Amino acid sequence: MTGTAGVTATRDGEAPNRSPPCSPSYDLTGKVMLLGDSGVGKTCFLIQFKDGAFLSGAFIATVGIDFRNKVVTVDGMRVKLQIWDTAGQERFRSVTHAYYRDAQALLLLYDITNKASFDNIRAWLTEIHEYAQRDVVIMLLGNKADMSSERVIRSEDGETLAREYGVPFLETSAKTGMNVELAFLAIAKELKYRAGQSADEPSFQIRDYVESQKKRSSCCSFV
Ligand SMILES: Nc1nc2c(ncn2[C@@H]2O[C@H](COP(=O)(O)OP(=O)(O)OP(=O)(O)O)[C@@H](O)[C@H]2O)c(=O)[nH]1
Repeated sequence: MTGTAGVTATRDGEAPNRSPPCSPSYDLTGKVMLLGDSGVGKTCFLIQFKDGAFLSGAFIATVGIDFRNKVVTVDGMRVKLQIWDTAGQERFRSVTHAYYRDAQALLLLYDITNKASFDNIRAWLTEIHEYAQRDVVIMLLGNKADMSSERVIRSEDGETLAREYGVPFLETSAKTGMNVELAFLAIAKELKYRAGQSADEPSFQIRDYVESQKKRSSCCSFV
């Protein structure tokens, strides 16, 4: 995706080529976790962001937990995102709970074609409040937005739930890439803002940022 104001992402996840050989390859690091029921598309979402590809074919459920790094540049600052892909299956929950505590951001996914995955979002949020840091950044994502003919959860339902919990909301597609980069860039911007690296910067509100970028994308069709 292109067209997100003021932010770009490097594709390799490692040091951008322009860095001198001995300089650190990033200015800030943040741990992000992908959460949600099994099959909502967490692994595909991560692969789409990291490699710009869609994993089609047979669904292979994640076992336990895995992570990938990617460096994104937001307003001139390189933010290394360490992104943890968790298994959605119930039997791995105790494994993933151990990873919540030092996560700075959580992307909570449901599948717009699967009502149970949406209904379970409240249970996920209860779990998050139990195990994660109090000030963790949470974003709600309605994935598989490309499957419009099989949609059972309206966009407004996602918006309403997100508003109730005070979190930003996006519909996404790990298949087409729609809003995948935007979700991570919004998180990176928030982490940069929280790190206070530029105190004279105007205050940053992640929900306002996401809303403004959604408007940009719908007006200019860049996704
Ligand atoms: N059409 C479409 N299919 C998707 C999308 N995201 C994932 N899928 C498909 O949904 C299935 C599950 O995707 P995964 O990414 O493996 O799901 P997961 O959430 O990681 O599942 P667990 O590892 O069990 O937690 C796969 O068959 C994917 O090809 C999407 O945005 N659009």
